[in-house]
Amino acid sequence: MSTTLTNGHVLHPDGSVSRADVRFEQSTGEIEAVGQGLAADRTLSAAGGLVMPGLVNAHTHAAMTLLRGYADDKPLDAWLSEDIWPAESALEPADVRAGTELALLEMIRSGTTAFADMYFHMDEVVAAVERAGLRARLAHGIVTVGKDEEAATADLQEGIDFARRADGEAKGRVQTAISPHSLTTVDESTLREAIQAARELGVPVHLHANETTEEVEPIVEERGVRPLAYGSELGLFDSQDFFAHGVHLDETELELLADRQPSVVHCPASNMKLASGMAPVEALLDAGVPLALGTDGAASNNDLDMFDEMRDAALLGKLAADDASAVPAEAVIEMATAGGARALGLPGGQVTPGAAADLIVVDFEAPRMTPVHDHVSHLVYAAQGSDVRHTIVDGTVLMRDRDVLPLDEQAVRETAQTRAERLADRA
Ligand SMILES: N[C@@H](CCSC[C@H]1O[C@@H](n2cnc3c(=O)[nH]cnc32)[C@H](O)[C@@H]1O)C(=O)O
Ligand SMILES: [Zn+2]
Repeated sequence: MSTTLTNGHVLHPDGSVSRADVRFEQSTGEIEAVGQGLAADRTLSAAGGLVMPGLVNAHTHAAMTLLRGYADDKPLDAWLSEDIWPAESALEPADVRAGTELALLEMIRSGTTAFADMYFHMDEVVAAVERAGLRARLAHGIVTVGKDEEAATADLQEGIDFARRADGEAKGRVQTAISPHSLTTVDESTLREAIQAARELGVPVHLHANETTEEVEPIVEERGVRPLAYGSELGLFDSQDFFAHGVHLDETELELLADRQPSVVHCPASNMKLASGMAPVEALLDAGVPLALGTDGAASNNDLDMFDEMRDAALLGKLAADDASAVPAEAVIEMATAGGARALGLPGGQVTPGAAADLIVVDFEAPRMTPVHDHVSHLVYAAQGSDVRHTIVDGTVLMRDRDVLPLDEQAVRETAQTRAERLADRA
């Protein structure tokens, strides 16, 4: 069945906006045509709105929605070791299912069509993605610090087994990655084995790197090299790999990234909330490093709204560069759409015939969005997730006129609330 999004404006791959219809086909999951007066089996109104690529949340821990507001106002190391890791050790598979469904509901509502997740009990995440209809690059997060050898080996093995068994699930909408948590929370030999497994399976490596100075300094002290040089020696940072943060980078690391071309996933809200620092986004753009955008988990953000994230990226980027012209709106939209699809190695990110029909329609009718001088400006500086009217993934409508079709919204919220309360009691 074909559907035409009618009477709206369209954001084109070159960043220009014009009035046009967009026709997509459910059976192929592709955009068929972009133009005037397109006929189709059915129509969906985009009047007063803008058709654009769905947003890509390139780094999150979806089920951490259950820990939203559980522990705030602490730096990364204390937040993880005193609050988050103890709570996570009490997580049950059904908690991950409930937290992930809540996350997917929030994503569909706020226009995110694809995401990368690193967490545990990942089969629950696959099941949630299958049901909700999004696209995802999923991995079991591997940690060895604080574990005996047997537990560390088991965690590595689960990372590898999951990457093998889940790749291609949900009619190909789920693909996998290998996720050593970071260069300091995973020991060297486990890192080597994880990277080798990723190469054998042909999946990317997704990790955290250079997030805080507390994480950079021990590597420099122990090994005499910067973290990214250490990772590179181990075989990391191929062009299909991606890592979150990249807050603390020196000149040699910028060069390494420009040369090797992995994607860096900027997470501005998490970096501000945990006071991790300001990523040199303008310098990364100037160096031609592929960039994407992520919310990180909901416990360090505290929402999964990629419109918020775009605004934060632009504003923090200007502050970091001490230059109001740095990190302009067009660059941020590119990071949140095509850049995210590139980072995750998933289809989508462009409104053009033959591309995946991963589309959203954003309303421009709110007082906050009036008048419209420039659609691109509003997307970054004025819009919110609640301005999204329709969400489409792989040619299937997941939200029509703000009605989320694959999930029972009230049931998802109630289950998440109950599960979160019980988790907090156990932790
Ligand atoms: N199998 C691992 C789980 C790793 S999942 C990924 C982890 O990243 C954690 N996390 C969330 N946000 C951040 C961040 O900003 N930096 C580093 N870790 C984070 C998250 O809480 C989760 O524990 C284990 O046994 O501990
Ligand atoms: Zn993270």
